[in-house]
Amino acid sequence: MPPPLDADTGTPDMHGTPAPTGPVRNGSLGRRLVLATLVFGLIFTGMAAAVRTWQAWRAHLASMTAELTLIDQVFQRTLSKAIWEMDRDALRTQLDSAAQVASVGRIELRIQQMGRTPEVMEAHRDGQAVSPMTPQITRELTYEPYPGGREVVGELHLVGDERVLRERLQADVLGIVLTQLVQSLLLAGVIMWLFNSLVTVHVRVIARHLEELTPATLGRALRLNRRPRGGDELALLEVGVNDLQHKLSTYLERQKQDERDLAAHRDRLAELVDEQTAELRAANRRLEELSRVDPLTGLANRRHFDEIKDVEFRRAQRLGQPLSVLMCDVDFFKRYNDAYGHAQGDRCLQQVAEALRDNFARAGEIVARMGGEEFAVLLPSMNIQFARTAAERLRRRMAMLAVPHRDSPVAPVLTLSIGLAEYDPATMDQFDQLLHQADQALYRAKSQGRDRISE
Ligand SMILES: Nc1nc2c(ncn2[C@@H]2O[C@H](COP(=O)(O)OP(=O)(O)OP(=O)(O)O)[C@@H](O)[C@H]2O)c(=O)[nH]1
Repeated sequence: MPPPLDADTGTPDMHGTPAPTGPVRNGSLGRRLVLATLVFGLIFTGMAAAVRTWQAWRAHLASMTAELTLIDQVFQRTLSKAIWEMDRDALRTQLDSAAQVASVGRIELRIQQMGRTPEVMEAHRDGQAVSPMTPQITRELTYEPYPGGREVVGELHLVGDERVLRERLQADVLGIVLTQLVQSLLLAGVIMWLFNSLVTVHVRVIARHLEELTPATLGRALRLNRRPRGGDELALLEVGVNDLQHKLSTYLERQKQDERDLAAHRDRLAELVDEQTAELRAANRRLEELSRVDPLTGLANRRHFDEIKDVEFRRAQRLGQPLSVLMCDVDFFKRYNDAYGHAQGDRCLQQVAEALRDNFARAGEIVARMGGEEFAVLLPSMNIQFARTAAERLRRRMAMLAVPHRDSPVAPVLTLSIGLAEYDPATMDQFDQLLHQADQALYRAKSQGRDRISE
């Protein structure tokens, strides 16, 4: 897969894809979700507690106002009567009694007096301060001494007890905050449990599966241990991962097959190259041989003779060894061709070549066809006497062969003229001088009547 999908190495691919980083294990989604839920739960708790506290405060105010109204209704008549009758003891008793009611903080009675400033009587708890937040009730007190005779006798002012109000509120606030807190914690716990069992556990399985994935394990499908929930995000992710693995596996398999095919082609190509190289070498060898060999006789040709002659000449010079050359030419060969035909002339040349080859078969001796019916023999380490002996042997062999030559003026059989020369260090410093001398000797053999050896 392309390393890429080299998934087992995780190497950055060659197209600038960033290198994969290791898994970060300290950033659990579940933990972060719980923290976020807790923070939001606390904020919500604070807000809900504030709202509920405000509502409780309002309720307590209303409740205290109702209590004051009830006290007012209870004492209104008796107080009016006591004022009318100027019964101060009864007034004091009633005021003190009303001031003992829990919700009453202060009670003030203004007694109306004709032509004088109203007299004020009051009763209150210890340390009770007047607060604008506490509920207050002011009631005009009237008395009917006789039916239809309504007289205003004073004014009753009731003030609620702020301490009682606060105590009631405090008890409520504690309950509110505790219940809200428990609600928030329960909610966070439930969300955490749900998220963990529904999401986090499976995300971890997916992460571990991907972490352990290598090209060798691409066939192992991802299986989440959960009841099938068609089409939710985790199910889509599971299908997506398995689909991706399948594609990568197919791609890798195809890549391997391509590589195998390529290797097979490469091997076949190498074999072909080897075969062709071998053929080429053999052809070159054959060409090389052909370039050195005379095709008709199989002897060395002039080119090969020229390659070797200087080597042998230098060796003879260096080592002070003798070196002889024998030049040999078929007598009246034109007439032979004319008499027996060119094809027979070829066969005749092959017989002469065979005789030469047999006669000069020692190591180092080179027999070459110099052209037409002319041959040369290079005789290393051989002086002219030995060369002469060998030449005589050749002539005897030709005589034994007795190749018929009816048009030869010198004999009824094929004869050879031979020229001999030996390397003379005093007068020669090049092989061609030696060859020229052998050529001269051959010319003399021809001009002296042919079928002979000349030096
Ligand atoms: N059949 C055949 N004839 C060749 C070949 N090469 C040269 N010849 C013939 O050899 C003959 C050589 O003739 P000449 O140079 O006149 O020499 P000659 O007839 O041998 O006379 P002398 O050398 O003076 O004795 C020519 O007729 C060539 O055509 C060959 O490969 N095959």
